[in-house]
Amino acid sequence: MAGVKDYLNGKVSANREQIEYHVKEILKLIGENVEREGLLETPARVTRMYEEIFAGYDVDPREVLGVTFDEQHEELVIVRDIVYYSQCEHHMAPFFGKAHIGYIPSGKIAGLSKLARLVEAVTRKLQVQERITSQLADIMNDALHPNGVMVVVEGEHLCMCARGVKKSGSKTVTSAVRGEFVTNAALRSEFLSLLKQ
Ligand SMILES: Nc1nc2c(ncn2[C@@H]2O[C@H](COP(=O)(O)OP(=O)(O)OP(=O)(O)O)[C@@H](O)[C@H]2O)c(=O)[nH]1
Ligand SMILES: [Zn+2]
Repeated sequence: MAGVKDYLNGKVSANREQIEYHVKEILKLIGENVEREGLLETPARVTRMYEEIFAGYDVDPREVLGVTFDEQHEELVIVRDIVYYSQCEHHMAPFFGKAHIGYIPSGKIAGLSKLARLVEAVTRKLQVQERITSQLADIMNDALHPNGVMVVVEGEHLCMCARGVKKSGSKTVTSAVRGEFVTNAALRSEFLSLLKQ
């Protein structure tokens, strides 16, 4: 998986000074003393954190699946339990969980790590869970032209636990299907049962 060095020179890095300045201003506005020792480095730390959690702005997720292999395997392939961390676009609060991607190739397969990289590319930005789910399905569909794609994403949203309705432990599950999965209920069930193993 990408290391922090991969995030340098991205959009956050290019705007580092400005971001640090505005983080400091927010600290002042919430009533903090920005001169106290514990906070001196905080604007710079927050900016470095943004380089990681917003690294997706610097990646074209479609390019992630640029390398594929010709292979006549036309059975279900699933990469499950791909852990992701994203930020909800309504509150800029983290949400996180696991993404599961399944597809039935039609002459082309993707490197397995590329599916995990694809999840990184679409989640490391401000998002909603539904859009993550449909983007994963659409990008897989466009890049591999498979017989079918199914994506399930599970997420726990801090904006629902730490604030607002305060329902910790609730999970949101979203799914998207393309191709054969749309019409074939048995295939959807096979995918879901393989997620439970
Ligand atoms: N559909 C969807 N909603 C999300 C996601 N992340 C956060 N939200 C919701 O975005 C909504 C924003 O609603 P608003 O009424 O504008 O904001 P709010 O007053 O802070 O809402 P509460 O969270 O209910 O206090 C909330 O219901 C959140 O739960 C997501 O990934 N998908
Ligand atoms: Zn939210």
